Amino acid sequence: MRLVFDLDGTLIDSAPDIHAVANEVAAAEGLDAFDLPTIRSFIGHGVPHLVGCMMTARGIKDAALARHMNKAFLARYETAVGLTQPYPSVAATLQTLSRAGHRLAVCTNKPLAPARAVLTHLGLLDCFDQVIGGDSGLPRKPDPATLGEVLARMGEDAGAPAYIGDSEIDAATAESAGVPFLLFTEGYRKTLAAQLAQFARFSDFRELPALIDRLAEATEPYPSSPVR
Ligand SMILES: O=C(O)COP(=O)(O)O
Ligand SMILES: [Mg+2]
Repeated sequence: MRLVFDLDGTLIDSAPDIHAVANEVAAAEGLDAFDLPTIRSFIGHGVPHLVGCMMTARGIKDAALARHMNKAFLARYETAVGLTQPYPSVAATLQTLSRAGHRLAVCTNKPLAPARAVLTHLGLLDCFDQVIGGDSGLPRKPDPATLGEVLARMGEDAGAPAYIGDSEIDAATAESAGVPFLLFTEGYRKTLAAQLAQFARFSDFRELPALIDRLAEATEPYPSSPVR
């Protein structure tokens, strides 16, 4: 199968690095620091959205400052890898899936350079045939364009698609792309897990290979309504 993974909150717990960068950018503008849960709640729609949330939270509306903070964020993002950990059993599971003949890719709203940098830092980049980021030029998730693009790059010969992610954004992306969705429940989601359209959900990556086997055999892998 073509197994496409979200990155932040799915394969990696990157919120601590994103939090550190956000506070450096805030401090440079004289803005008060943010706590980790607040920044975590801003993750998922890419950098411009996160910067926008920071500004709104501090009562600022200034397009030029937003562009400047966006640039400052990007300048620091690629080297901000030291506080990020993969979720437990991610590396071993990716190896298991790859040995079983699946092709793996990443579709994230994080820009491509920091996405590749953190995957390289964690020794995971080589697991993936393709990585597409939020700065690809296509509309960001939940628009299905980047997921469609990465699946097209992998080629239909690589098998049936599935998307694995942690958030409502990922569930909506998969649903509008018509791709079965598997929800990792330990990431940065805000909605109740049961309320998102999904083929299945898991809290431990060791559960994933069996779910993928179940999906490969499923006759009705596209739930049109949320699984309860
Ligand atoms: O950069 C973000 O805001 C989110 O990234 P994700 O798509 O990997 O969850
Ligand atoms: Mg995510």
